[in-house]
Amino acid sequence: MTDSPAPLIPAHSWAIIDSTLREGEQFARGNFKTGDKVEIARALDAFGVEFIEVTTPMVSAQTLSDIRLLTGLGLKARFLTHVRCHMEDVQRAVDTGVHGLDLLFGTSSFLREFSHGKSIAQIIDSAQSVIGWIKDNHPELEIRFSAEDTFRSEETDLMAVYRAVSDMGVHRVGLADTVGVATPRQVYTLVREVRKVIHAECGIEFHGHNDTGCAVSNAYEAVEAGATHIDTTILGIGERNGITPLGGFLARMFTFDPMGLIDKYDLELLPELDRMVARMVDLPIPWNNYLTGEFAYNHKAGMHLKAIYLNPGAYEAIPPGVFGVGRRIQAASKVTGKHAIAYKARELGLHYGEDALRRVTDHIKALAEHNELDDEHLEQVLREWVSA
Ligand SMILES: CC(=O)SCCNC(=O)CCNC(=O)[C@H](O)C(C)(C)COP(=O)(O)OP(=O)(O)OC[C@H]1O[C@@H](n2cnc3c(N)ncnc32)[C@H](O)[C@@H]1OP(=O)(O)O
Ligand SMILES: O=C(O)CCC(=O)C(=O)O
Ligand SMILES: [Mg+2]
Repeated sequence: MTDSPAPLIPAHSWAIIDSTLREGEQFARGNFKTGDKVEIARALDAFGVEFIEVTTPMVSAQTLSDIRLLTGLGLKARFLTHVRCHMEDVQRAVDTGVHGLDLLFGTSSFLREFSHGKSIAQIIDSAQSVIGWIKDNHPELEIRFSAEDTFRSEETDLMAVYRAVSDMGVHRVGLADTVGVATPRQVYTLVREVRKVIHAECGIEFHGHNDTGCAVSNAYEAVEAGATHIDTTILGIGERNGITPLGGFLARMFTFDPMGLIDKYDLELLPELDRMVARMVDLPIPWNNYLTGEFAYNHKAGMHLKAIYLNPGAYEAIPPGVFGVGRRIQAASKVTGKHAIAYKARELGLHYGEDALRRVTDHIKALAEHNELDDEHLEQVLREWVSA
């Protein structure tokens, strides 16, 4: 026997920063009450995410007291709060009980002109004084510095900023695809470039929006290039059409190191997390949602069904039970075939010979031309035709 090969991307090489309680609050319907926040934090902690990012305490007095409540819950997950690179914000954040501060500053010309009006030199200056103050006064806090709108920023500007904050000893730098425009290859390349200018222990975080449908693949490319932390939200909720969804990212990573994921997270809780947030934002889970959508494990075509009955792995990359979901077999549609019908008959204790099986299959396909048969109707046909 040979040792099993090392997983392509081991699950211990990256961690999740779930931002449902920060980016998720920026979702159109993300207006979480205190009780909702506690429920979300507890559920994420039970699931096993390593970090929970919460909104800046600058939002309101209620937000400030909610952060203190959350950090006082005694959870295993570490809390981070997302704050502007601004002394007042940082001073309000430092005694909220969080483990670290996620600082950011927009570096693209769009944000420099229309958001905060600062030059790259001024950004570096502010970063140095804010980071210096945190290090002097709260050395226990982890510091992350992110260049907001990274992928529309000039590479020379980015490298100057990342090098400066790394030299200040930040624990992590962030790359943010703020408008969801980056391609997987760009993400891979930039993560590799950033790695060259930061100190050896500095983590790399990726935050990706889904405007062009690349949020999961971009997060994957970031990890492949050496990123250590990935931002997710439950169901992907966030500004506009959201960010990398927790379930989608885990589905992607599961294929590289299934046992690593099973060890790290209580994966069977994912459907409950998705249902919880869907209830809170008053929207259904999308039918095609990664892993937990109503039809994510639906099998219908005859060629698929034949193989599925023999070995579900023939048409499933990830066994649904691992994520606490079930498979759905749709045997009585017009695209069904004789193997699926024979299987259904056997389940009912009915035996069809070859010719009879062909005839009943064709009859079921004809009946289902415009509408599949429900289980009751299928059973009725199979019982009637077995002796016909
Ligand atoms: C891509 C992202 O998701 S970034 C994170 C977004 N998150 C948030 O905005 C958190 C919720 N926000 C809020 O509650 C409010 O916007 C507050 C409390 C932060 C600020 O509120 P206000 O003082 O009323 O300012 P407003 O929101 O209108 O404008 C943004 C301000 O932040 C400044 N700003 C923007 N980015 C940064 C930054 N990275 N660091 C420091 N200041 C910044 C802008 O210059 C502007 O300040 P100005 O009025 O002095 O020019
Ligand atoms: O702080 C970050 O890295 C990300 C901020 C954000 O939400 C974004 O840029 O979309
Ligand atoms: Mg965002």
